[in-house]
Order: sequence, then C-alpha cells, then structure tokens
Amino acid sequence: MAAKVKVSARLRPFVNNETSDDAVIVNPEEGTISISNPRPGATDRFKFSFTSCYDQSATQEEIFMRDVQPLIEHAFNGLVCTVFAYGVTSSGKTHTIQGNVSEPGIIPRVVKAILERKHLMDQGSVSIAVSYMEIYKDDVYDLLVARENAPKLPIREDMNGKIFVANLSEKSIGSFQEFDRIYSHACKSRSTGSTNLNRASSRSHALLTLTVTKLDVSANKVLIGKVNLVDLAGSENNKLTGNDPSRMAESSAINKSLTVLGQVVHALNTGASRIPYRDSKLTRILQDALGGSSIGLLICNLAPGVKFRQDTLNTLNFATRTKQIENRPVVNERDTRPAAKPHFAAAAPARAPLGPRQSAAHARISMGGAGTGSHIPKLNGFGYNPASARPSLGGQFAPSAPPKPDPLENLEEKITKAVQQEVERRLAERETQERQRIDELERLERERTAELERQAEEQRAALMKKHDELNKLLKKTLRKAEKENQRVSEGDSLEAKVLSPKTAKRIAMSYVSLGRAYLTTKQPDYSEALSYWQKAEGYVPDNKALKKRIAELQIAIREGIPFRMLKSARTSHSVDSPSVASPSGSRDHKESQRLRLRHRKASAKAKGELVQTPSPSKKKRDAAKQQKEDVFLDSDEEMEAACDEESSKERATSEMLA
Ligand SMILES: Nc1ncnc2c1ncn2[C@@H]1O[C@H](COP(=O)(O)OP(=O)(O)OP(=O)(O)O)[C@@H](O)[C@H]1O
Repeated sequence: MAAKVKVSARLRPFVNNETSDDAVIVNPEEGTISISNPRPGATDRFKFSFTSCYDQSATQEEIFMRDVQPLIEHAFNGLVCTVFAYGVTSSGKTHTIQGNVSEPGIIPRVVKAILERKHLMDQGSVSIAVSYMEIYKDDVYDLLVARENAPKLPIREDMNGKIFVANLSEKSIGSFQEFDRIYSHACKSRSTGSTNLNRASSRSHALLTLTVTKLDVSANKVLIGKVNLVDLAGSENNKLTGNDPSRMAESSAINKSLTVLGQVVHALNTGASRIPYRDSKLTRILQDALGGSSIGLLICNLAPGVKFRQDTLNTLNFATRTKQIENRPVVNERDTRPAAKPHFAAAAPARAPLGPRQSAAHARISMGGAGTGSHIPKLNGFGYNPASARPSLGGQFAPSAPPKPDPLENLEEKITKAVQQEVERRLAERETQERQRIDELERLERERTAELERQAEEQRAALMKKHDELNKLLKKTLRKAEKENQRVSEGDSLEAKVLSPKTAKRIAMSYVSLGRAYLTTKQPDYSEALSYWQKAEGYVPDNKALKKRIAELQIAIREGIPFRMLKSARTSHSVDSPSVASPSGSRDHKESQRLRLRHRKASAKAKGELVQTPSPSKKKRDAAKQQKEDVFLDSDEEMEAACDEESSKERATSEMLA
C-alpha cells in the first residue's frame, strides 16, 4: 500500500528581540501558510497548504498529539516511521524534536508514549531499545558511546538492499528515567556551536531510533517496528550566521547534504532513473524514509519575519515537493518457529542483491510466507545491524517455546558477508576503472591543449617572421623615399654645381629677367621677383651685385617702401640704405666709389694709416671685373637672347638630373 510522505509546517514565535512583521501568516484551520512575495514592490502573497500547519501559538503537545502520536501504533505493528524536522538554522527544529524541560519535544513524548503503551500490553512481549547517532561533516558517529572512543561508523547495505549503520550500539530501555539518563548523556556529545543566529546551533544531523520489538506468540512471529526521529542541521546562510572558518567547514557539509536531500526529493518526484541517495551519508541513511518502505513525516520549521523570508520560501518549496513522494511501508516481521532444514543447494542460490524498491516488494512476499519454512526475516531502519537483528529478548518477554538455533542464520550471515565483499570488490573495481578513464581523459585533454599551444606558437612565429619582413621592407622604402626627397631638395643646387659657369650664368640671367618682369609692371610683385632672383643666386652664388640687389629688394619688402628698378646695378646705396636708386647709372657708381675711397682715407688718416690709391691698372682691372658683373644685370635682355640657343641643351641635362 502506497503512502505519501506527510508534511506539516510550524512557524516559531519571534524570539530574542526580533522585529515582528507579517511576512509569514499561518492559518491553522485552513491548513495554509501565506508568505509575502519577496520581489521589490510586489504586494501579492504565495500560499502553501500542508497536512497540518501550526502558528506561533501552537504547543509541543498539540503537534505531538496530532501528527506524531498516530505513528506509535504503526511502530507496534512492525512498521518503520521516520519523522524529520527540516528548516533553516534557528527555525526551531531542535525545539520541536527535542524541546526542553518545560516544553518537552517529540523525542521525550514518543518515548513516554511507547513506554506507556508497552506497559498497557503484555509486559513480557515488548522490548524497547534506543540508538542515537549523528552525521557530522558527512561522517557517522555513535552518540551512545563516549565521544573520544567513537569511531566513524560505516554505512552498509544488506543483501536485501536495506541500509544500516554498522556497529551502531543499541541500548534497551525499560523506563523513561532510564532513557532520560542515556539520552541526556548522549546529547552532551552532540556537536553544537554558537552562531549569530542561534546560540546552540546544531552542527550535525542527529538521528534517534526507538526500536519496538513485539513478540506475537500465537502467530509465531516477532514484529520489529521503529520510530526514527531526525533533527536535521539547518541550512545556513553564512552571511547571516557570521561563521568563522571552522564553522564554515561544518556549514558547507550541512548545506551539501541538504542539497543532496533536495536532489533526492526532486529525482523521486520526476521519476528519475537514478536517485542520488549515495551522494551523501544523510540521504543514504534516510533512503528508506524517502521513497522506501517506511512511513514518513516531514515537519517544516519556519522562522518568522522578512529576514528569513527567502529561506522560508525555499523550505516551503522543498516541503511541497516532498509531499509528492510515495513510500511503500512494509511490515517487518520474523518467524519464530524453527525453520525446516533446507538442502544447502536449494538455499544458497536463492539470494541475489536487490534494489530498494525490489527489496521492499520482495520483503512483502517473503514475510507473507510465514509457515513455508524458507523465509528469512527482514529488518528495516537505521539501527539495523545484522549481528543484532534478532529481537533482544533480554528477559523482557518469555516465549512459550524458545526458538531453536536456525541453521540458516549462519548461512545468511555468511552469504551477506560474501555478497558485501563481492559488492565492495566490484565497487572498488568500478572506481579503479572510472579513475583510469578519468586519467585517460585528462591525458588526452593535456595532449590536445599541448597541440593547440604548439599550433598557436607556430602561427605566432610565422606572423612574427612576416612582420619582420614587412618591417624591413618598410624601412627600405622609407630610406629610399628619404634619399629621393633629399635628392629632390638638393636638385637645384646640384644642377647648378654640374653646369658650366657660363651656362649657370645664363640660367641665372633668365631668372633675373623673370624677376625684373615682376618689378616693371604697373603693379610690381616684389615677392615673386625676389623668389626668381634668389633662384638666380643659386646659379651665380658669387655675384655680389645680385646679392646686393636681393638685399635691397628684401629691405623694400620688409620696410614697405618702393623698390626702383635700375638700368645699372651701380647704385649709390649701401645694402643697409635701400632708398630710391639714382637713375644716373654708372656716373653715380663712380661717384659712390669715389666717396667710399674718400671716406676710407679720412678714417685711415684718423687712425694714422696709409691708404693707397689704387693704381690706374688696378682700377682698370676692377672696372672690367665690375663691368663683367654688371653686364649680367645691365644687359640681361641681350644675354637672354644668347642663352636661348643653349637653353635646349641645358634643359636636357636638367631633365636627366631630375
Ligand atoms: N515554538 C517555539 N517556541 C518558543 N521558542 C522557540 C520555538 N521554536 C524555537 N524557539 C527558540 O528559537 C531558538 C532557535 O531554535 P532551535 O535551536 O530549535 O533552532 P534550530 O532550527 O534547531 O537551529 P539550528 O539548525 O541552528 O540547530 C531557540 O532559542 C529556541 O528556544
């Protein structure tokens, strides 16, 4: 018979000066919880409905009576019931499961209820035992043994696919005082610590199991029921808890196991082919309560207020998914009659490891076959230990016919052991293969990366080579262009240098004429004239008259005064006094020379020097030289005509040079 996991939700009151608000509202009558939409500006509320919803005024008694008490009956009928408290840190899980002296929680109430029921029944036919463990940083510890001696306990799977914690101790209890003594002592061993949100925050998941073994003499069977009470550690937001590094390690183990729990619930809801029970110890141990053969009750503890709103929403979403999970509760019973001795060959091959679902069905079938003499009792639950699976009679009930030793029991243990060894061997083998496969993949990845790096290096080298070549070419081209540029700028002077003096003078004459043309128009252009005369100067750099004339023209331009053209260059002005030139030509020139000479004599006399009057022959030579120079300027028109003839020859030379 399928039974869905029951879900109830409990909102704790505001504690420790928390600011109260109505972010979370519970309606117990309706069985709903509404929570305001955390999106900024949103005014709507999300609504969730569960089997039972408890508001801040709900008492421990109320919760126990309504949701937990009915489970006790199931435990006495050989079923396994699992109650787990889920919620964010400080939401009240420990308060609900464990409680305190003034407000005892589910654990003490269940123990009392079971003991009361036992007392009502035939005293000798029921025995109660307790085991208590914690999962701390994904390791399982026995809380009933002193912590310093407590080893990490392994989780095993029996041949029927049932999960059990190997070597977990179990203590039988006959009274509440006895239980209280054991439990109070064990609680001291539980890992708790202080965080910003909870002074005594659980740093581990704690699982307390009460095993009820009931002997039904008339039916020749023993029923073994269990109540598992699980106080999960709370999911933690490390920003809020202010955890230090050691707390962070605990927190990450807590959060990881809760994440796997969520994944298990999701996988069960979506009918996934693989349920990730094995991904954490918590889910492995809770396997039977989630999609297995036990009855499940999830209590969602909610912290009130806006501060926890997102966590509350997450919890409620998880709860909504969990309530879809279906379990198939199975009665755990065991035939007390001595079994007929089967032939070994018939017994040995009968058992093959089964999956959890198959095993549940299988358990049902084999348990229903009491009297066939061939079945082996099945045990479910966390505290199951093959070695201690048989009901601990311990004088608590006295069966009328004590069962004879079952020859198959040893065989079962041997087979269980052999199967476990084989499973472990295969798992190790698979792990090795997987590791080899991963190694191989990593090696291939490394090779591929190296190859890609090599190719990239090659490409880079080729690009660098190309870059160097282009660089060289560019430099060469630049050098060539530079030379070309230099050659062009040096063109004129170069041309002037290679020409014969006569030809150079003729070219200069042409430029002088051109310059003059700009000076003799109605609107003279001094600048143009100057540029032509400067070009002419390049061809006759030693011509003083031209130099002088250029200087005069420059002064006229600079001073903005008129420059008068002379027929003759024999001006009476020095370069420094470029005023209007005398139109009287050579007479002025002679006069100027005469004046200069007189001036020199006068200054020499003042200095006491002797100034020689040039001899007539020297005078004649100077005059001829001067005339030669002046011809260049005075009769350029005639010179131009003479130049025309040779100009074609010179042009060819110039073009060649260009
Ligand atoms: N229903 C309640 N009534 C009064 N006080 C409550 C109730 N629920 C919780 N508290 C108080 O709130 C505080 C936090 O509760 P509790 O320790 O049970 O949280 P938790 O969920 O177990 O936290 P953690 O996951 O950190 O262990 C405690 O001081 C507890 O006494």
